[in-house]
Amino acid sequence: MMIHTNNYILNIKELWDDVPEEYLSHKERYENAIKKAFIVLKVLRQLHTGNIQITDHRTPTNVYSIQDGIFRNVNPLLIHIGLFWSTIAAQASTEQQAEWLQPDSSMIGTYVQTELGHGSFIRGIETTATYDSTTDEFILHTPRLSAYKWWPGGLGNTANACLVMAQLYINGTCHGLHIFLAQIRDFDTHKPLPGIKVGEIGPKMGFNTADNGFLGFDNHRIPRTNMLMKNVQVLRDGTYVKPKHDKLTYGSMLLTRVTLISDLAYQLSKAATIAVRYSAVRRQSPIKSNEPERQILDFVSQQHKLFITIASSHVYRVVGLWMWNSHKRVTADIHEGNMGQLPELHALACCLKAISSRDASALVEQCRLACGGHGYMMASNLPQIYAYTTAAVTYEGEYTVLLLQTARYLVKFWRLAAEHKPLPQNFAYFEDYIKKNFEQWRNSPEGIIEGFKAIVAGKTKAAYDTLQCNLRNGREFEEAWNMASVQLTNASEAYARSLLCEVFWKETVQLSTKVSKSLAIVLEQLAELYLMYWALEKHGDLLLYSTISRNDIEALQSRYEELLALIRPNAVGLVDAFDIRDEVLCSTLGAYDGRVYERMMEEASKSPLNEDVVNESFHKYIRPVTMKNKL
Ligand SMILES: CC(C)(COP(=O)(O)OP(=O)(O)OC[C@H]1O[C@@H](n2cnc3c(N)ncnc32)[C@H](O)[C@@H]1OP(=O)(O)O)[C@@H](O)C(=O)NCCC(=O)NCCSC(=O)CCCCCCCCCCCCCCC(=O)O
Ligand SMILES: Cc1cc2nc3c(=O)[nH]c(=O)nc-3n(C[C@H](O)[C@H](O)[C@H](O)COP(=O)(O)OP(=O)(O)OC[C@H]3O[C@@H](n4cnc5c(N)ncnc54)[C@H](O)[C@@H]3O)c2cc1C
Repeated sequence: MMIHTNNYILNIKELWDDVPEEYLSHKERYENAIKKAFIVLKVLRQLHTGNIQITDHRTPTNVYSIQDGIFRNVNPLLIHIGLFWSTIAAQASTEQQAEWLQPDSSMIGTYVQTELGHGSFIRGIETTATYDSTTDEFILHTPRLSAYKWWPGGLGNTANACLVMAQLYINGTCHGLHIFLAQIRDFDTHKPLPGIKVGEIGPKMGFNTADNGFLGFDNHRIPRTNMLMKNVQVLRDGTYVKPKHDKLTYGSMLLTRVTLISDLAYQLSKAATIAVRYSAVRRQSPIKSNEPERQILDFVSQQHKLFITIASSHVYRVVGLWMWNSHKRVTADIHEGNMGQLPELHALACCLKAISSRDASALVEQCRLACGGHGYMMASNLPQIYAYTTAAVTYEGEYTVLLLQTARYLVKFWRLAAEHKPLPQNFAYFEDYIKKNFEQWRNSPEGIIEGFKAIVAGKTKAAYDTLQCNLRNGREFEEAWNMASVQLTNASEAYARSLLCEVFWKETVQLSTKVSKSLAIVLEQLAELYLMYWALEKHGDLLLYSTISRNDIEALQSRYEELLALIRPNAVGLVDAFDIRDEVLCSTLGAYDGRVYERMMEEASKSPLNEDVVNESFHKYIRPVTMKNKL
């Protein structure tokens, strides 16, 4: 059958709710979501096997983005689709993949790493996998409460299998963390297997359609061949064959951090669409007292809140793709046995994941606030987008922890620069900074990019100097590092911002040569706005570390305000161009037709509290108090 995926999925009635899911109980929400998740999974499987064929391109992405509308929250199979399969594809041997990656597999899996006691510091994970050469099996065990797995999406009720991160022991020697495939529920009855204690962790700030779970093993046995063996092996006699790089096991986290950047761009485009369209419909106060009330989008302060969201969505889209291509390149190199580019990719992924999630959640919240009181309604969909987005600041590597990973990388290059050793081209500016080869400030995108590089150099130097000072004062390295950690994270953040500015500007300039002149003008305005916005936000740092002057900052401010005025006529067109369907946006404030107040009233009418003219609580609780003395 030939289909257009959007239309096909949008026409499956069971996927769309009559009652908004906020009115359902915790249990009903999950059950409703899981019903829909398996309809979607069936479509994905049919696409995969070619049973249905598609007439539009980017199909998995289309299905992925439509999911936001279907679930309003999150697909309980997100980790099954997004992490379980991809980890097997990346880390299992060819034979294991042939056995496990069957499109009609009975396995519904999840990625089980975090424990009650350890999330960030994964070397501290306590679950053990001990090789028993007499039976050719691993014994998975949870030695104490803090070793219970806690958080994995879909683990509570949905998954019957999982990839478990555990400390590998062979003949009493610990070989560190490895990944194992374990069945946890019977495929037919879905009952937990003997030796498995599994359940759901309870309601959260968001992600409430996903059954995040806990899991404990009581000496649970799995075949030796269930360890993921592409990069590392345990042989039948217990011989351990080391991987070519000891962090290859962390590869799934690296890949997810890269894909998250694009996902966050998409969340930003949803928030921007809602807030900009609403701001074009909403009128509140005249600007001049004798004029009619104006669209709130005409307030320059409102443009300041919203246009940076549109621009940031483009930034993360562009940088997400750039990182995706880098990941592809580095993975191909690793395949050939060359690990040389892995540290750089890891350092970039860490700081970009950290900053993209932090920016996205801050900007989504800014969009919500920009919609005034109505942004606080669940029916605006902005609270759900915020709850979804802010989780990304923590999961897949907590914000500060990831910035500190990138800081290790920066400090290494600063040390080379300080010792006058050769530097790679992309860090040549460290040497310029040391030699005080400062460029004269230019009030242009290129000038701002240079200025941001000076901030990276200046902040890395400050952190490095503090680190060295702590060491000279007799501190051990780890303690000295901890004492410098505020400055180290500042340096990483600056590095991420300089990368975002540079990549976005260069890619936009290139793209501009391939599109119509009028489109090129708008794209460059957005890119320039992004750079000006952050130069003004960070003007204190620029004053400290670059040659910018007060007059330059005033000129930047004027240009920024000019850009807001230039973008204003195209603002609605720019968000329409994100091309997000109403069914996916799920927002009374952001629908294409602008019927904001009508939709708000229609949604309110769905409230169960409006079912009876007089709610029975009146008779039970209110009347006995208010009428007591009047009888
Ligand atoms: C990295 C850690 C913080 C520290 O690890 P260690 O203690 O082992 O490190 P050391 O200190 O010993 O060594 C550091 C050393 O190692 C290098 N390193 C570290 N990691 C890597 C790596 N991955 N690759 C390469 N190198 C690495 C590092 O550079 C150092 O090198 P030097 O010594 O030379 O300096 C670690 O503990 C850690 O990672 N902690 C974080 C834990 C974490 O991230 N947990 C995640 C759990 S899973 C999870 O949270 C899932 C969440 C839900 C995900 C939702 C998915 C959404 C998917 C969206 C998909 C969108 C799809 C869109 C599709 C479409 O659009 O089409
Ligand atoms: C919605 C959601 C879904 C998730 N899904 C999964 C999943 O599918 N599978 C899975 O395995 N896990 C999952 N997780 C768990 C997630 O990966 C962890 O919560 C995350 O890695 C952070 O670890 P933590 O909770 O231990 O935080 P902690 O590390 O305890 O962080 C607490 C604080 O301590 C600070 N801190 C910790 N270490 C350091 C350090 N070295 N230096 C400086 N500061 C530090 C942090 O900055 C933070 O401020 C999920 C979490 C959420 C919220």
